[in-house]
Amino acid sequence: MAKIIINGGHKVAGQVTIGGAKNSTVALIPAAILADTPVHFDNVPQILDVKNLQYILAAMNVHSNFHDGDLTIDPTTIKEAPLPATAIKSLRASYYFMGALLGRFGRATVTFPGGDNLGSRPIDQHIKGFEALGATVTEKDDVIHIDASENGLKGARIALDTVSVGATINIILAAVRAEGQTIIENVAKEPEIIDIATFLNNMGANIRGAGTDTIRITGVESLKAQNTHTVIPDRIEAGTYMSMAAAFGDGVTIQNVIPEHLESYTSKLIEMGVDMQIGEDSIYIGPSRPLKPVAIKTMPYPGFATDLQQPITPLLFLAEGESTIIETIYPKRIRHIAELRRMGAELSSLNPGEIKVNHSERLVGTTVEAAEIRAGAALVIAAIMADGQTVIDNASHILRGYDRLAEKLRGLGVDLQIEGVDLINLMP
Ligand SMILES: CC(=O)N[C@H]1[C@@H](OP(=O)(O)OP(=O)(O)OC[C@H]2O[C@@H](n3ccc(=O)[nH]c3=O)[C@H](O)[C@@H]2O)O[C@H](CO)[C@@H](O)[C@@H]1O
Ligand SMILES: C=C(OP(=O)(O)O)C(=O)O
Repeated sequence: MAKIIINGGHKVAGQVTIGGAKNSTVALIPAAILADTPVHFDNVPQILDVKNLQYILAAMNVHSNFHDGDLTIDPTTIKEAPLPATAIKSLRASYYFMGALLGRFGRATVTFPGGDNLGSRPIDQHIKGFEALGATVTEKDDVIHIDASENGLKGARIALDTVSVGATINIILAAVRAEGQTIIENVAKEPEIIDIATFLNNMGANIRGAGTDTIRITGVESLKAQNTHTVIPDRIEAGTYMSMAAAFGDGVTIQNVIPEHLESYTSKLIEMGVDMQIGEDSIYIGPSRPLKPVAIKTMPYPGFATDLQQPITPLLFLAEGESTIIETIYPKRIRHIAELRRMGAELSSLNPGEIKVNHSERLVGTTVEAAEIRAGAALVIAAIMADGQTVIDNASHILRGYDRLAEKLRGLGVDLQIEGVDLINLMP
């Protein structure tokens, strides 16, 4: 089991460069199988999710090569084949193989996706979309079979009942080579969705409206990559380093960011009194005191991201008063609370989705467990701030989505070790 061991108490300082967005990358890789040519990405993060997606591709005879952020995928010899259930279960985004295989072959058989346990994570809106496009969906023994091979996929009008990142992207993947026009209403507007649409449009797809409430797709027969697609920077990774820098930094410049993607986050930091200078593609965070408490409510983009509610928590410990968080997307996303309390922090959740965070400047190192990726990120920041040593167990949840974590933290002056993961395996 992977562990991160941090000897806390050393302030972070210097520069850190943000990697490509995990939530773009994990959709771009399945999307690549829609192409009739090899595809090439750069700024790909070195994370466990990429490794597992490469493993899934290999099962379908899709060769991929990943080196130093450059990823080439050759889907030209793809074959339909059973997908490895362990890898599918290792990440949420394996559900994108449903849409991508449906788009490519008119049918898909995929084990129910795994990923972090944030409470219930239904995929009814994905299925509603596939059915509207003409597919039959059946589920047996945790395996979902989606089939439109007899009559093919036909464009349709689909109104999502819930704003869902995954359903929006999955329906795009299925519809992009379907016959006719698909209109998806009440879609998610996350920057990662625009990134996927840009990648597909550059290969000849016809997707309009990504980033607005309605997406219109006119199906095309073939997709061909003509150039390298650069993955957008990870706004959640950037927000994590911003929280760390504001909570326990002596001047940190965070490079390779798109500040517009972080507006709801930066506005909360400004409200708290964080000293911040926002450049074109970098953000400098200076030592900031005193800090004011804030009220946060997580919302779909462009609202405050659920994926940043845990990473901002250690910063809230330093505010002079009680901050409140209302988690509307995943009310059960509170698995950081018990662990942070073990480190001496004062925070609680008495009602579902409502978290109160109090001033708790002195944290002490102990053994804690990362229950999921962002709970783990909060623990990493708390461990850096804490007196003594913190051992974070179950750290593969964190390494699933944080690019070159050890290298970046050491570059900022953090004393840490990662054990129990084959790091060579993370950088094929
Ligand atoms: C790989 C990836 O991009 N993961 C992100 C994606 O997850 P994911 O795409 O799984 O999250 P969704 O946007 O789909 O979920 C948003 C909300 O809709 C609900 N829902 C979703 C689909 C569905 O069919 N039915 C339904 O009820 C979910 O339970 C949740 O309450 O967006 C989440 C919300 O921003 C982020 O936390 C994840 O980091
Ligand atoms: C919940 C997350 O990821 P996933 O959807 O891949 O589980 C996340 O990135 O915070």
